[in-house]
Amino acid sequence: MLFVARMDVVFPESMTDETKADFQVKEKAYSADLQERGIMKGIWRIVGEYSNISIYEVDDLDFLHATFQGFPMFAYMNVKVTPLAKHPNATTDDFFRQL
Ligand SMILES: O=C(O)CC1=CCC(=O)O1
Repeated sequence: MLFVARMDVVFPESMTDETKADFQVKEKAYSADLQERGIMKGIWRIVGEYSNISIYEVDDLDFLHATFQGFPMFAYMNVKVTPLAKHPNATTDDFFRQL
């Protein structure tokens, strides 16, 4: 099953730039691992915001929740998840394989 997530990052104002940079390094590594394992199918920055749209392919909602909880920045993100179903007008069943 496919899910799209919007993640809005909100760091506390008191957080130092060094701590933010450390979170970003850890987040990048965790995200890369999810992409290499085919769990995260892609991620895009929302223009002008410290937010992203990312797509996940998983069969288990508890696993998806655990995946989100594993993000180093999870405590500083608002995550909204939307399940995706096939659209009758889609010209392919496998959008990601055609990329
Ligand atoms: O959008 C960001 O920079 C935060 C983030 C969440 C998952 C990811 O890879 O980055």
